[in-house]
Amino acid sequence: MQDGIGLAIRPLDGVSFSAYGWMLGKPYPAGGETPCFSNAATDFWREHLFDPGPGGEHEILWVNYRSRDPRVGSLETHLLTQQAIIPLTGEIIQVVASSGPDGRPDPSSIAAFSIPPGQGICMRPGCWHATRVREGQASCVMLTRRSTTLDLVGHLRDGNPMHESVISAVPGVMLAI
Ligand SMILES: NC(=O)N[C@@H](O)C(=O)O
Repeated sequence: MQDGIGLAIRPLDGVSFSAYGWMLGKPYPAGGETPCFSNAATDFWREHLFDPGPGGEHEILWVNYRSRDPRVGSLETHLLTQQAIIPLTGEIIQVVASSGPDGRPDPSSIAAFSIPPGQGICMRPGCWHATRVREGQASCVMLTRRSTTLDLVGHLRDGNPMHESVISAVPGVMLAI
């Protein structure tokens, strides 16, 4: 929701983020059906089954974010794969949106979430997104699709047409940071 001071940055929670994907870093799922284990030394549990899309190869990227620009003039989406982002060294602010009937970002769906280390997100295919930080640089682990990365690098570095991602301008989004 935008108001006079800009797009509010919300704390990440699974319900609020469900329109865009899945929250990662939820509490230990004791007593349910989720595969999990806990003892004095460790806890582990299934947080999400990542899907890189049909024929997709899983790929781990190391990603640094360092844009503090409160203006968000464009959003990016990946058409085939989910995309997970797990901050390691600092908070990121993830701006997300769903598609409208025209297949472009729906302005009424634009939201911003604070994702501190210890939490993460996995975005659905087609989730529009952009990432900011409040200060410095945040290093993150990203889980994505190998062919989508190659397609994106080919576009960003060499100007080649993209087939697995779309970048769309959005009017007048200003983050309240
Ligand atoms: N590598 C890659 O796909 N990056 C973008 O999607 C991004 O959101 O940073």
